[in-house]
Amino acid sequence: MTLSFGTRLRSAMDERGPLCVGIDPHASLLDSWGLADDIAGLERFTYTVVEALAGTVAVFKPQAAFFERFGSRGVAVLERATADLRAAGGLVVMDAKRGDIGSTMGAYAEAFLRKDSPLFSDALTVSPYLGYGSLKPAVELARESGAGLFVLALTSNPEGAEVQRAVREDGRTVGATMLAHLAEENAGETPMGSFGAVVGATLGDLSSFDLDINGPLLAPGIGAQGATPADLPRVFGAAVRNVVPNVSRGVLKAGPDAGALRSAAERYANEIREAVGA
Ligand SMILES: O=C(O)c1cc(=O)[nH]c(=O)n1[C@@H]1O[C@H](COP(=O)(O)O)[C@@H](O)[C@H]1O
Repeated sequence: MTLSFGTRLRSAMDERGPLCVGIDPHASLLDSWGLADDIAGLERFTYTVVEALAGTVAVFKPQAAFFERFGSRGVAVLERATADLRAAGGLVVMDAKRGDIGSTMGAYAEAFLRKDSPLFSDALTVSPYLGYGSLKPAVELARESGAGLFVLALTSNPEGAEVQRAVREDGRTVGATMLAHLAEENAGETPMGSFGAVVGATLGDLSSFDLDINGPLLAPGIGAQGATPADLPRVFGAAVRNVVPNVSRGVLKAGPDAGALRSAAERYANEIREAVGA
């Protein structure tokens, strides 16, 4: 029987710590590594990160756009990296931020959440802004495959507020409504459910939101966007136990040396453990 994503994620967080390293091959990072912004550069960058960190970090979040910009050969690099990371015991959250109407959403879900798909991942980031209900095919397939979703609830960028903090007729904000849908999805699951929220670590005090969704909270924004591990308890309060903090550029800029990449990831992992008491 396949264990649920929530169960596998909790074990991975307990064993390796909650850090998620983002794999975002920006052109500027390739350049700072002394690599060309082409398929050979993408391959070298990606496999260096995979080899350096695959056995030690709990969660990886490749950003699909940085691979897609190279067409099918870039996607092939993403496929291989995803398989290699998973084979080394890491969990892969595919950051593709998919979201569409029902039947098309079903096809997106098949691309990332069907067990025999070349891009099968442990979880997928999705956008609920065509309506939470439009995500239903992805929720169903994730359950069937033992995978998870991370639903954009309160994003790290300042522009997100105009949608996510908009107040609905019932007085709740749109973001709070997404959190409530996720709490419902995860009700009764132990040790936690598989349906997570994306909540930026940059957002300051979130005490007006109920972050207790019995599921993971993916928290981007540490490092390049200005948040620090020390911010996590203040931003997330009691929910900090379920936070999976993501660092992309903050770790990646330490390359191309594999030892330097490992040290950067370890430094963040230690600071995070200290801050959240894990
Ligand atoms: O879903 C995400 O991962 C995400 C949501 C969000 O609110 N903010 C955000 O920065 N992200 C992603 O998290 C990563 C952050 O990268 P760094 O700022 O380099 O650490 C990028 O891949 C973003 O696309």
